[in-house]
Amino acid sequence: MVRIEQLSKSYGRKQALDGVSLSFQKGRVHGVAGENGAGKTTLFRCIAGLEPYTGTIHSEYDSLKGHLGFLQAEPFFFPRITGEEYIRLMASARQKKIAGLESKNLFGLPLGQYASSYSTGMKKKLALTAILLQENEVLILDEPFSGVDIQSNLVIVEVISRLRALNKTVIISSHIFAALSEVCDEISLLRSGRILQTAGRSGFSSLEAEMKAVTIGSRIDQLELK
Ligand SMILES: Nc1ncnc2c1ncn2[C@@H]1O[C@H](COP(=O)(O)OP(=O)(O)OP(=O)(O)O)[C@@H](O)[C@H]1O
Repeated sequence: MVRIEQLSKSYGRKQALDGVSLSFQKGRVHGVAGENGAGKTTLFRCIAGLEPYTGTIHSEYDSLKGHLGFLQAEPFFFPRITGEEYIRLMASARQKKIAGLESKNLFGLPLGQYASSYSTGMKKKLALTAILLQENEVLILDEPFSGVDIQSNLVIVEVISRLRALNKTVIISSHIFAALSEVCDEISLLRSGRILQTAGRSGFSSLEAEMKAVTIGSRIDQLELK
């Protein structure tokens, strides 16, 4: 379980997060939705310990960082490190040795090649494979479906469902509401650094309708598409 209280974060004068309080439970998948610039990645970076912030983040672990896997929306890899070396490096950070990596190559990646030479989608699949093999208790997946092919997206949906069954805490963002509603137990809507509301499964359709009404409004009609 991870509980954040009154989390705020500014970049200079820009207030990216403003008093965010949320709770993420074990065995549940919690979605975070919000328009570009709403603060999703900032929220994730704060939880992952990559940004200073004000407010508190509680968890049952002495060091949340040591139990948390963060799939960044655009993973970066240093040059001259192969896919296999990256996976083994990430595993060793958790004092783990991986036996039979071939059979654990979930997406069939060319692990002998430099990760920096992978395509965007391959990089994301490599980063995801590495954090799965770390056997983290808390997983933050920032846009796991974007840039990844349809087949791999099916795999990722199944992986998320297995993580839930393994009682992991999963936090996920996506720009596609249908992707979130398929895998999440609850979805929080973030706007301008604030949580507007959190809905459980039964509230997803009204949450989507509200987002549509607020976001689209009469803008499309005014465009007078012909
Ligand atoms: N390093 C930074 N320096 C200055 N401002 C930043 C920085 N990172 C994010 N911001 C600002 O903080 C706000 C929140 O950005 P963030 O990346 O968290 O949004 P997001 O919801 O993840 O957006 P997107 O859906 O486009 O990925 C934005 O106004 C952004 O411009």
